[in-house]
Amino acid sequence: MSDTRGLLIVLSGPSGVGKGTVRAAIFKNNIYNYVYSVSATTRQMRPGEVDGVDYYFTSREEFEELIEEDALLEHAEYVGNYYGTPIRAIEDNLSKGHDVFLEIEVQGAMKVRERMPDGIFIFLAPPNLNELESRITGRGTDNQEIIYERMQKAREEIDMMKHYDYVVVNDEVDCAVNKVNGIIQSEHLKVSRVVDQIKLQIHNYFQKGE
Ligand SMILES: Nc1ncnc2c1ncn2[C@@H]1O[C@H](COP(=O)(O)OP(=O)(O)OP(=O)(O)O)[C@@H](O)[C@H]1O
Ligand SMILES: Nc1nc2c(ncn2[C@@H]2O[C@H](COP(=O)(O)O)[C@@H](O)[C@H]2O)c(=O)[nH]1
Repeated sequence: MSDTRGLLIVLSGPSGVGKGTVRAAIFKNNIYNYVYSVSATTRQMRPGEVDGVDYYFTSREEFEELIEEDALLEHAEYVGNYYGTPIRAIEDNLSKGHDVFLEIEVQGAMKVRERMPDGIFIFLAPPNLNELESRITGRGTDNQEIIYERMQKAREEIDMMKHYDYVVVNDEVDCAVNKVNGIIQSEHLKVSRVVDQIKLQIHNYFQKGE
């Protein structure tokens, strides 16, 4: 077990805002060695996606077993499919001192906030709703009906922004990446976190001498 517990980072926001794009750019270099939390989902795999890397693709029955076994930190039903965050890898990595990065939708983020209030909750916002719609449409993964549902949902999700710690407007990917990294690194420097680490080190030092 490391002296310093890692930080739980939750990047969330409406569908199509660019969470996956920003997360991929952060993990391309991964200069801060974040660990990505791979979610489970019942949705169909998209071309180019890899099981166990992008998601753990499961059947509805398998997903319901995960819920029964309490294996998920949170789960949500989103546009007809289940999505959920496996808890075990999160606990293992945080206790080893790794920062764990979750990219999830808003309902799930609010459940994580209840269970792990020490997490850092970052809302990725679109520059405007027309741009959001053209990003969802331009991605070419959803039909008109799903795009409509995702836009309806976006309205409610943007209203939840007030429950987050930070908001980053994803106008330009590199700029959003720098802001997200800046938030996380600043969180590491918070006096409250440093004080806890120093107290723990002092405690460990004097325990060794006893
Ligand atoms: N800053 C940006 N400027 C222009 N286009 C962007 C930007 N960020 C992302 N995009 C584009 O917007 C589309 C949606 O991005 P992405 O799939 O990353 O969104 P998402 O929030 O992860 O969506 P979902 O929640 O549905 O998985 C993609 O085609 C992506 O290339
Ligand atoms: N509550 C959760 N939401 C999740 C999780 N993993 C991904 N997501 C979010 O679902 C939507 C749709 O994703 P897509 O891949 O079908 O476009 C998106 O907002 C993801 O961020 C999770 O474990 N829990």
